[in-house]
Amino acid sequence: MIRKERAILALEDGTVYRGYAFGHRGETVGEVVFNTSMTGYQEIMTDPSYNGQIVTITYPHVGNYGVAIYDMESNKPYVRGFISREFSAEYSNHRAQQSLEAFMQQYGVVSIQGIDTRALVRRLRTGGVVKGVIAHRSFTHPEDPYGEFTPAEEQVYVSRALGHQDIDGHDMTREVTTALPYAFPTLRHGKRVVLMDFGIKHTIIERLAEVGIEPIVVPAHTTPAQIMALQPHGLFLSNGPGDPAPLEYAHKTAWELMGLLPTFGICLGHQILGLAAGGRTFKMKFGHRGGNQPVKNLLTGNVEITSQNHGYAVDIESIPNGAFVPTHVNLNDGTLEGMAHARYPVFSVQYHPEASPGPHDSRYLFDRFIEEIDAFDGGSGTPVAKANSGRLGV
Ligand SMILES: NC(=O)CC[C@H](N)C(=O)O
Repeated sequence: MIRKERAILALEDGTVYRGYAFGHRGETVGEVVFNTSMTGYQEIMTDPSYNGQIVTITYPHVGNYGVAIYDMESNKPYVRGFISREFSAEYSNHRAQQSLEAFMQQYGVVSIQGIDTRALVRRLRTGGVVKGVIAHRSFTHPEDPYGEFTPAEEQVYVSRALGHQDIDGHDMTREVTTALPYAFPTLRHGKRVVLMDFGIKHTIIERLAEVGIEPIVVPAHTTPAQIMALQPHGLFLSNGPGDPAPLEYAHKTAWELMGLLPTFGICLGHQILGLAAGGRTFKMKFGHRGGNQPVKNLLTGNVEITSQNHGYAVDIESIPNGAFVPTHVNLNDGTLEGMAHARYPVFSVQYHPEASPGPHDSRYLFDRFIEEIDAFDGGSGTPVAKANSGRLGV
């Protein structure tokens, strides 16, 4: 019989799931969320938007194609922990350099397997996301990693989950944004666009470069004056972790630049635009995370199957004076998935059109951005402050 090292997942509501240790041996705490993607575990782990969260993958078998350098969405995993019904110890893939467990051990990702992930997800869907702790028995009892935790020990982990700081109301972007600006010398022929990095994914930069954009990535705290000094043709507001409401510095920057540059926001960037315009965001019960979220494009009537990862949403009704109009809605729950400014070439989506991982239905948004940039400066290469009134007929 193979003896497996024990681990538990203890939730703040008192529920304890007993399973087996995987990845880096230790303890971890975070907000427990779930993602329904069937592939893309490496992209999910390295998406900085998951900073502070423990991710449950609903797909029951994870790791069998290993980890490849090409699939990094940032410089390291940002998930605080990973949960699956079963992790594969073996992998087989000509692109892979490493097993999932070796990757987790290299970067300190504490994980658990062998728990009933269907029961866990039902709990999160019913009661909403909760904080939780993954604890490996080998960490506290190296002499006997195969034994069970006692009920009293389990309660200590429940209390630790309960006492952990909520993600809500805190700036989670400062831990993930780039310290210094960077550009891509080889791409110096495109339209220069400043990418505000709140936790940007590499594939977004690639998709922007593909449509003829020269990306210049800047730290989240870059001021409007510093951005304009780079003489950009456009502005991009990235995805990122945590609650968008406390990021007041970012709302201010987006507000000051609104109308000066064609602007595209994805996910956290979309939420920042809503807040900049005076609107409100709210926390969803369990969010949208996965690769098959149906979204209706209100401008074309088309339905897109989208990749998503968010726990907050913009309340479009709260934006004063109809400054933004809805362009996309989620067909599962009717929440806002995209909007465009009524007068300026400023638009955003709550979902992830770069889709890494996910279906490619929404790539047209990158073409739309370069079209807005071309239309705005008329090919002169100089950003002009002008209100594009009458756009969208509003
Ligand atoms: N992917 C993202 O940018 C997520 C945005 C935000 N952190 C949310 O959860 O809603």
